[in-house]
Amino acid sequence: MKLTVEEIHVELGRKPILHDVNLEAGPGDIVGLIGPNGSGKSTLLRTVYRSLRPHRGVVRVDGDDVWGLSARNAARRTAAVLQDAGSNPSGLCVTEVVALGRTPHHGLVGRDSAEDHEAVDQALDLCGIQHMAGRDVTSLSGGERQRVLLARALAQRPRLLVLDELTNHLDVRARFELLDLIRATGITTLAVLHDLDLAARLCDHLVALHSGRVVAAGPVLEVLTPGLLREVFGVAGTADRHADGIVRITYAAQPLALERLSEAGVG
Ligand SMILES: Nc1ncnc2c1ncn2[C@@H]1O[C@H](COP(=O)(O)OP(=O)(O)OP(=O)(O)O)[C@@H](O)[C@H]1O
Repeated sequence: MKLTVEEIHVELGRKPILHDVNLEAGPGDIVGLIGPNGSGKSTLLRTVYRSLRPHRGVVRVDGDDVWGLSARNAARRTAAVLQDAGSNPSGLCVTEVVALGRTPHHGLVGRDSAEDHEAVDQALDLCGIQHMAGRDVTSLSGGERQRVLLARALAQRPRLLVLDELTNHLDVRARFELLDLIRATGITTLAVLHDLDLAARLCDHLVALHSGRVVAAGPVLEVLTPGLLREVFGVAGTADRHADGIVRITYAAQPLALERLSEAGVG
């Protein structure tokens, strides 16, 4: 599956939010969307999973303009796990929530097929949540709910996975497990990640947004330069590939933060 975002321009409340944004993700690629708070990451994701129609520009999934597809057809191709997804429908158990991922594949009658059952079982297994299949989702911890929501997305058997801060509620081990799982699925993925170390670990390519514009795009080390860390994120740091192949960022002491604390009379 190939995702192409071409010259996207979005305005919200008459304010330009995204300016001529372009990006590409090839089959099986994991592309990380990074940028400071308010830079437009979630807005861009919304255009990709067809919840927000851009004022200009096109989002193509496998060459097809997503706004030229029916909502159901678009939903068969793209699954999203979103930041505010903590609001789960109450009274549903884990299996029922995961099975909601099959909805775009149902006809008018909506009866579950053998493929539906297999997809739900496989997603529960992959996400390691078979043992909580009968639990009410509202009784789960934040991290457990994240897994359920990823399982719902995988049960959909999408060609494109869109993730907004999936690892928010997860402990360190769960983060690594989930990232490994996403890589193992081989599904083309566009993921917003605030943790730059995690972004460097998970992603093949990064796209950096700043004030609604793409300011850098490409392989991890070409994007995470000291200049970008300073100018876009306002921090001093360097990214290096270590002997184990993993890119890690070393942050220097942050003079600005210390200055502010001292001005505020703290420390
Ligand atoms: N409905 C709206 N009307 C006006 N402005 C909006 C609206 N929704 C979002 N914005 C603004 O658009 C900008 C981009 O928001 P967005 O949520 O896409 O940023 P983000 O990079 O995902 O931020 P964060 O990292 O904080 O989640 C922000 O300045 C936000 O205040």
